[in-house]
Amino acid sequence: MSTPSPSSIDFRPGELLGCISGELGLRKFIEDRGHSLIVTSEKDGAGCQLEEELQDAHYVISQPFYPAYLTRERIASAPNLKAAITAGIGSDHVDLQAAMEYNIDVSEVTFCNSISVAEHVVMQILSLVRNYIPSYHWIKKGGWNIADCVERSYDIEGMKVGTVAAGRIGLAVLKRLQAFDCELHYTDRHRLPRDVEEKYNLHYWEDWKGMVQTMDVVTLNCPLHPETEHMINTESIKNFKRGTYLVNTARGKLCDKDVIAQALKDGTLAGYAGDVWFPQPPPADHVWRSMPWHGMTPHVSGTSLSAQARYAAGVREILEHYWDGKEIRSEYQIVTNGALAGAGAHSYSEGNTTTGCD
Ligand SMILES: NC(=O)C1=CN([C@@H]2O[C@H](COP(=O)(O)OP(=O)(O)OC[C@H]3O[C@@H](n4cnc5c(N)ncnc54)[C@H](O)[C@@H]3O)[C@@H](O)[C@H]2O)C=CC1
Repeated sequence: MSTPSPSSIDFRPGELLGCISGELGLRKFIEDRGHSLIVTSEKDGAGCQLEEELQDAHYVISQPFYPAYLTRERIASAPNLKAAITAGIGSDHVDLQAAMEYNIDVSEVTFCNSISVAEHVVMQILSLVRNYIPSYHWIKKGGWNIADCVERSYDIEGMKVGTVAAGRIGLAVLKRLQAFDCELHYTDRHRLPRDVEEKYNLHYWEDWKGMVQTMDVVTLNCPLHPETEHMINTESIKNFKRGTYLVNTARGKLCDKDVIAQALKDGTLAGYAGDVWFPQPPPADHVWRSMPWHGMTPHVSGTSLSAQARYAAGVREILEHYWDGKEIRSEYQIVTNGALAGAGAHSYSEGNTTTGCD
């Protein structure tokens, strides 16, 4: 898939764009087109600035990293809203069911940060299996505790690694892990072409619960939608081989947070890492901040400076298409004209996951 191709850009790739002051490098472009741009981080709580602005907004642009949750109530309160654009990948912060019913188009910049995330997944798998983070902390504490560092440290060479979903990110993870001589497994609702399976020596599973029974490492790379919400729960965790490492950079709500914390305590999981939580930001007492053997980061894997340049350009490409009356690329479409479309039809299912369980 090709990278975004707006007519031009007003920022220098490498600038910090994905923050309030960076404004995705879009202010000049938007104002030159005769529109106004309001940028805010006041997105949570009744009566916040987002809710006030929704009363006349035509477009909402949100990053998944610090998401503006567009719930059914918020969509209903926005009579002029035409579209919700995700500056990144993953549009589960929008109630897609409500967007379909209110005829709000939803789009995202597919592939803008898939490789950024795949690199983060490989980094986190290595850091868990090699016990990197505790070893780093021994050095910070002034120690040289070799035995403490290595008592949980292994090589990933020869390990069985399985990804739940082998879309753009999942497949990129598998390709990168091939160099480490792991045994590679995947499951997906769309099976990969035979030549891809053969090239990377991939073992396909129809059912993820069967796959995880023999994996040393599992990584989740599917979107959050009704089929996948809380897929890791009290019952399904029982399928995992004892001592599995689990890396989830897809979405926090794929997992029941308390089940993960308990699994780390009782040894069902040897480690858990990722960068996605629910809600975002998570409260200070979120159990994933303090559970043992975790390697969590804030939601950063897909917002490296390299990725920011791509998703900022992609948002501009989408707006240019809307304002020039052209159809946006099908890979960018999640909901169009009241139905799942493009990447949305391929990777999501109908329904809502913006609210509910945490
Ligand atoms: N942490 C971060 O910064 C980022 C996280 N993401 C997350 O990763 C997700 C995947 O991204 P991409 O690989 O680029 O998307 P993609 O659309 O290329 O691939 C998603 C894959 O998931 C599969 N899938 C969907 N539902 C499934 C199910 N129930 N069981 C098995 N497979 C299923 C689809 O068939 C598809 O192959 C995003 O939707 C987003 O939630 C994406 C980018 C950045």
